[in-house]
Amino acid sequence: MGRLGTKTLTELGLSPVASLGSGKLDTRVTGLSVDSRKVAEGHLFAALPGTQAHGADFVPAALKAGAAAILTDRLGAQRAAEAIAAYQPAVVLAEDPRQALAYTAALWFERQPEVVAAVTGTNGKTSVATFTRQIWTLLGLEAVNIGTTGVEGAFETGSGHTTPEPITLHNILHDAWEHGVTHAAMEASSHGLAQRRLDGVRLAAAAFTNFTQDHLDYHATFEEYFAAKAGLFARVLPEDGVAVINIDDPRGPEIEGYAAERNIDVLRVGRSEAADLRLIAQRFDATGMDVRFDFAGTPYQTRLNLIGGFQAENIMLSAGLAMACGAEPDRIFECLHDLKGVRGRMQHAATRDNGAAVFVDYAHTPDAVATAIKALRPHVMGRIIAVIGAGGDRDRTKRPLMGAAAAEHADVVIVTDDNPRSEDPAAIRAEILVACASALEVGDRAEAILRGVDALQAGDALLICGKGHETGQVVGDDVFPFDDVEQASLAVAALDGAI
Ligand SMILES: CC(=O)N[C@H]1[C@@H](OP(=O)(O)OP(=O)(O)OC[C@H]2O[C@@H](n3ccc(=O)[nH]c3=O)[C@H](O)[C@@H]2O)O[C@H](CO)[C@@H](O)[C@@H]1O[C@H](C)C(=O)N[C@@H](C)C(=O)N[C@H](CCC(=O)O)C(=O)O
Ligand SMILES: Nc1ncnc2c1ncn2[C@@H]1O[C@H](COP(=O)(O)OP(=O)(O)OP(=O)(O)O)[C@@H](O)[C@H]1O
Ligand SMILES: N[C@H](CCC[C@H](N)C(=O)O)C(=O)O
Ligand SMILES: [Mg+2]
Repeated sequence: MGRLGTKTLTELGLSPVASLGSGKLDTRVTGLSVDSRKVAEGHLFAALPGTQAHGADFVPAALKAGAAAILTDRLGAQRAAEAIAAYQPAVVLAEDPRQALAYTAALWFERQPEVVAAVTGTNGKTSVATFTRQIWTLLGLEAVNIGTTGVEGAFETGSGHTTPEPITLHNILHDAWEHGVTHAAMEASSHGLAQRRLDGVRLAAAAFTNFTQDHLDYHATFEEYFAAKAGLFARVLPEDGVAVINIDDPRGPEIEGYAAERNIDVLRVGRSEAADLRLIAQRFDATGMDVRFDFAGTPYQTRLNLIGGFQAENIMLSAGLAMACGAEPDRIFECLHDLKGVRGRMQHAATRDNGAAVFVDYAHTPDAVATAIKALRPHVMGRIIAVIGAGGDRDRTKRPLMGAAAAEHADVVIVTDDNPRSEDPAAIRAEILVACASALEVGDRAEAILRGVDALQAGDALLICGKGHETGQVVGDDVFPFDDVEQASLAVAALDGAI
């Protein structure tokens, strides 16, 4: 962070409290940290209230490491009073220190790509962000997508989180800008919105995909989870931005209401008559689909080499976002047939000698499991075999619902492990199996995939759900290399005699 020089608190939009610590307005800081273990000499340490602790408990460690200023809330200042009195740093108090940190990080890093769009919703964020980036790239623009799969496009790096915390996020946006990136599409996770991680980003547009159950381990209620997502439109998107909303989702009109309250322009997308960009028809075959849609009274038809009807919904939202950010509709529509599938989302992984295909998908919520299996159905004449599992240390209530979704929509279900983390894998599988008793239980994921591939007859398809682009299986504190696409290819090769 040193390469950005130093800045005074005033330059960072912060005013220290005169009666606390040094009270010095012109305190210069050399960088920002949210974790005491990363504080360097002269840093501003943001001591944030957390789920496990209050960052204030680490103020003594941060000051010992050389922090020159502390950003916290009233409670934090009280908890750290002794260390503040001893070290006399500048102390900035904020009612919402996470939001203050987001604004400060934006001022610290100064630059971001000229056009940034954000996508929220339970499912489809990575897909919409990636398709939007692909559209921009096909239009000749320097573009990236930022989210679960890292930073991809004209500038590439890891991101760690779906929505990185503000210091990392603004660092990425600055570096992307420095590499000449003018357009960025980012994911706004509910954690990210609840923790104000993207409040400092200047958005040109924001999209809403859909809303169903997930993350009830973090959000106290379903409504709290929705309120976090709605914050993108009720708070983060500026009034001159454009909201691009999937109007088919039952919560779409509510999101539109939040935008309307702030006089934000809305572009409605969906199959409903009310949509501005309207999906009219889809025709499926083994390798993709033809889609027909309408914009401003003109019908368009194009080929999408993608599996799954919902991909067309995601692509319509992406086209809407690109439009909302200023691209010419006709030019956007012309490039749709060149869009490539998103890694680990209905990705074709392998084909058996008998023609049966294997797909890898990131479905890890009840809705996504149902959607993914149903979406595969029109492309497949035979049976659908689904491999599912649920993550440990995550929303437990979704497990039986995922089992029920698989049992209802697939012909054969195999229940296996998906990142058990600190939990007992067999106990997780049991919670899924409650709702799909006739499923086959195979704990070892490689073996589950092998068994699924082995069961494939001509015309069947195997859908491996849950890990998508992931490259590891998290067991306890260990991460074992594991890639569903690779395992599918190995299984096909082993069974069909290629190796
Ligand atoms: C549950 C969650 O979102 N936690 C985030 C939250 O941490 P927390 O409130 O639990 O922190 P805490 O452990 O109580 O500690 C309080 C504060 O003390 C600080 N601390 C802690 C220990 C120490 O030695 N020194 C120190 O300074 C912490 O940095 C924190 O600021 O605030 C931290 C700092 O802003 C985040 O790094 C942290 O993200 C953690 C790493 C995380 O794993 N988050 C995941 C669940 C997440 O954000 N996922 C979403 C969604 C993914 C999806 O859609 O599926 C994502 O956007 O990636
Ligand atoms: N529009 C959609 N409607 C319903 N399900 C979808 C939709 N788009 C994607 N999915 C399902 O959700 C899974 C995850 O898709 P994607 O990664 O794009 O979503 P995400 O919102 O980024 O997820 P995460 O929050 O885990 O990062 C896909 O593999 C697919 O099964
Ligand atoms: N980013 C999400 C998706 C995880 C997908 C699944 N593979 C799991 O481990 O539950 C999470 O951490 O909840
Ligand atoms: Mg994602």
